[in-house]
Amino acid sequence: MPLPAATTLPSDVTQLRVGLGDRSYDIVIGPGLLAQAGARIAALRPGARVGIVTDRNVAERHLGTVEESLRAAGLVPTPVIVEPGEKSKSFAVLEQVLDGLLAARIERRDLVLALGGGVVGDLAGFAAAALRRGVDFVQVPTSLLAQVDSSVGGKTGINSRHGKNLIGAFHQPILVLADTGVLDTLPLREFRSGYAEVAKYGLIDNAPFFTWLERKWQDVFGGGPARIEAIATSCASKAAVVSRDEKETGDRALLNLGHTFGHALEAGAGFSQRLLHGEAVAIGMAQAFRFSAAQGLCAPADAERVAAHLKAVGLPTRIADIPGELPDTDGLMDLIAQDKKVSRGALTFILARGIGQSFIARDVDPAAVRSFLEAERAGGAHP
Ligand SMILES: NC(=O)c1ccc[n+]([C@@H]2O[C@H](COP(=O)([O-])OP(=O)(O)OC[C@H]3O[C@@H](n4cnc5c(N)ncnc54)[C@H](O)[C@@H]3O)[C@@H](O)[C@H]2O)c1
Ligand SMILES: O=C(O)C(=O)C[C@@H](O)[C@H](O)[C@H](O)COP(=O)(O)O
Ligand SMILES: [Zn+2]
Repeated sequence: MPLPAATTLPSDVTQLRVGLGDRSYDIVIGPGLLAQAGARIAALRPGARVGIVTDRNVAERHLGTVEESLRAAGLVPTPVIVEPGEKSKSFAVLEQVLDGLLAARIERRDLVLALGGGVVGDLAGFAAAALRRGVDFVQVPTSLLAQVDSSVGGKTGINSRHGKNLIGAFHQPILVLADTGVLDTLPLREFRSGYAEVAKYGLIDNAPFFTWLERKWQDVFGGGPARIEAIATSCASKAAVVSRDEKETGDRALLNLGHTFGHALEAGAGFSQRLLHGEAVAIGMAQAFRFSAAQGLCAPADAERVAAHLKAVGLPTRIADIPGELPDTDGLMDLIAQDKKVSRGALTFILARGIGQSFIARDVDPAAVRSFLEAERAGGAHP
């Protein structure tokens, strides 16, 4: 896919643009950006009040720098702090966030700033979409996952007892500031989880990037230029797809590789610390490749190569890697039936003809999915 040209500015900062007409916005990537947040945001909304939605872990480490930077630029910050973790993508916490933003008198010309991982980004973005029928928001992603995926593209929302991300809105940010320095405080398990979404871009349509990751993943984990390159390549891929297909009427669905199985497993594990989103996506991608191989669509060797790389970085690749109980196969099929790609009851999966050759498969036979899941649960007769 053609990628937007990345501009590398003198100070190690890479800038990309998500082209969406008068709702276009910049993604700025590099170290030290938290301290520049005030100046960069004030250039867009001088004097604004800024409701900073963040979680307790991120607040302890990084909120002070952001507040100081906003105040120095003449902005007026008010923090709204939620508990860390997927369970915060709920009606109860959404209500708490909206109350906090209203109490801070965030008005239509003001801003919501999401400071945190994908949970905070999805929650704060949805709150911004609903508050006073829509206020602007800025994404300041602090996890690898949020920097490479969730902060870009405007999907916002919360979970339901019926499944993952089932309530939400498309609401694009006006700016994304990805400070790569803050990843130094991210726990390793969370970094790995985000890495699954990085590998996803290679598996979708960029085989050379996947090969590069196979060689360079240790450098990406270690920090430095390889990490920034991986983040910028991921954002460029996502920006290109979102610019073409903002509301997922076509090929944006490719970004859902691994998510049909993955979301069902996440919901099945109760949106808990037993299974992080990126871990679920890693299992889901390995399954999408194994299912493709079982259907004769892709070479079993490609499915093995995908699983081998994910395992090498320490990610799970099988249902058996998830600790604790899960719903039975019928239960998982019920969760899959709530996937947002389902149309008039027909299942859609992202399958693959090989690494970097993913495609949208509509009307996938539920009986084939069911027997595949049975085999997977029994230990897997597949590669
Ligand atoms: N909207 C989208 O397009 C999109 C894309 C991918 C994923 N998502 C969503 O993103 C969520 C997962 O995001 P996530 O993996 O960032 O999880 P998360 O938001 O729960 O963050 C991971 C953990 O790391 C902590 N943390 C974050 N940044 C930190 C830092 N710099 N230092 C120390 N701790 C830090 C958080 O407090 C949390 O405990 C899921 O809900 C998923 O559905 C959305
Ligand atoms: O941005 C997208 O489009 C994606 O599918 C990115 C996914 O990584 C992300 O997890 C997204 O939230 C899933 O979307 P959903 O529509 O399946 O809930
Ligand atoms: Zn995802």
